[in-house]
Amino acid sequence: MDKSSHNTVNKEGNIVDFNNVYIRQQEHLILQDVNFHIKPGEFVYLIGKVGSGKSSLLKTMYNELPLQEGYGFVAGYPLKSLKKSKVPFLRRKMGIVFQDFQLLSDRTVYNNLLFVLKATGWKNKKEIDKRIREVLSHVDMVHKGYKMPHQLSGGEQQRIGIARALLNEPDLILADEPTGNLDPETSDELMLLLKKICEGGRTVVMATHNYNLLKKFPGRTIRCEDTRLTESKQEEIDFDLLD
Ligand SMILES: Nc1ncnc2c1ncn2[C@@H]1O[C@H](COP(=O)(O)OP(=O)(O)OP(=O)(O)O)[C@@H](O)[C@H]1O
Repeated sequence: MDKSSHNTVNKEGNIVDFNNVYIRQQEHLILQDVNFHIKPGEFVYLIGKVGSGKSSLLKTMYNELPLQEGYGFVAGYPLKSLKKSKVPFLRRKMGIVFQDFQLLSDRTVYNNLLFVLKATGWKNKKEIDKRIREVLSHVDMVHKGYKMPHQLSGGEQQRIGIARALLNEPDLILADEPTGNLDPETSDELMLLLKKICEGGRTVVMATHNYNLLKKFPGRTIRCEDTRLTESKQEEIDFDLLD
């Protein structure tokens, strides 16, 4: 298990723990009475129709959407009344992967990664260089550091997105539709990479619409529907009715 997991779980042993949480966007209730618990090392899918609240739930987990009601705990931090000054520490415990990659288009892959390390307090040039090489190697992109993002395919850009998420050795990876812009074959490769990262001891929570992936790579599945979360057993999911 990850070396720092002892202080990223709560006393129930959960790395993510939500009890009786209510999530709103503006005045609109998006999810109510949210209860779920994730242990370190789990791979969890978050599914549900467009607008059902998957992104809102992930945003609550990384405190983009501040928790207003209920108990929320993520990677060592209780979310309720989390001070602004503590948010960067919460974010360092997690890596976030986006559907649209969100790489900085005006600099190379290497400099994209350098930017994040510098912003999170890394100073030693040798250590920075070593870490960048390590994460690039982890996603099989070690020779692509000099490329500009637009010179890479979508799948390659998402690999860099994952490398960036891994920079600070997070305990938790949150991925919001990470395969949303990728073709099926590239999506499968990305899934294998995320599974490998999970097998290495990290926890992965992934929102997806891609039910083919779920069939191919079964896993624990939590569904957002009609403002509520339900845990779905793989064999109980009616894939035809989902979208
Ligand atoms: N910034 C915002 N302000 C107001 N309403 C919002 C905001 N962001 C999302 N919503 C609304 O909240 C609801 C849930 O959106 P959310 O993005 O969480 O759903 P989702 O399940 O992730 O959908 P998708 O699959 O399209 O990403 C939607 O009705 C959406 O219109």
